[in-house]
Amino acid sequence: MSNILIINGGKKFGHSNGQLNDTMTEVAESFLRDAGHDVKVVRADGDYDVKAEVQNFLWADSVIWQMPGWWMGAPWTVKKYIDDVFTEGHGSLYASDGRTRSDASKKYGSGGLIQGKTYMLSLTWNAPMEAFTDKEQFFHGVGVDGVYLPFHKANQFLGMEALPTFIANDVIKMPDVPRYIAEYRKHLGQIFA
Ligand SMILES: Cc1cc2nc3c(=O)[nH]c(=O)nc-3n(C[C@H](O)[C@H](O)[C@H](O)COP(=O)(O)OP(=O)(O)OC[C@H]3O[C@@H](n4cnc5c(N)ncnc54)[C@H](O)[C@@H]3O)c2cc1C
Repeated sequence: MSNILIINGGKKFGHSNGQLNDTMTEVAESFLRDAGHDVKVVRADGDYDVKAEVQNFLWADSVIWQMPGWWMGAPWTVKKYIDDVFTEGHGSLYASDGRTRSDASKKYGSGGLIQGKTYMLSLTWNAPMEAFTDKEQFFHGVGVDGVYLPFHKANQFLGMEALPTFIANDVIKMPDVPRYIAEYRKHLGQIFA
């Protein structure tokens, strides 16, 4: 059984109410607890303690980023959380950018200190799946993970490895929350059961 940290990036702003991200956070929390894992939840838009969050990363075996797509990526509250917590983690979450004068084989991005841990993206987007996967459409077929490349790289800079991404699509145009919940529980079961 493992320690799982869920970072809830839900926020009420503009045409986002934050309720769907709260719901998906609760779905994961109860599913993972029922499966015997230890779960902690933190709200990115909350009053978190930066040093305690570094400790949460050291505690966690896996981190789940639950967040809406805002302007093609993570909300600023989640980016702020990363800037706050990962920067504070210098010396415990990462040592350096990985390069060293004494060994030219050590490349940029190899200085993470939390190897062996994993992270997972759980996303809510109004865009349909085809917008990511179809070469003729908006993201030219790069896929969801292609759109989130810098976000993935920030996690990998610390040494963590990606788990398969989950995405709920059409969340404003045609929301189908019972389906999102069923698909998310199945996804979690395949990874964490
Ligand atoms: C600044 C900004 C930028 C954005 N940029 C993008 C973008 O680049 N690409 C894109 O695709 N989208 C974009 N969006 C849309 C955004 O991704 C969605 O608004 C967000 O994902 C919805 O998540 P939420 O938690 O806020 O959902 P909510 O707004 O809370 O809910 C979404 C829908 O689900 C229903 N719902 C939620 N929870 C439940 C429940 N428990 N039971 C039943 N029904 C429920 C709500 O009634 C609503 O119909 C943007 C939104 C904002 C505010």
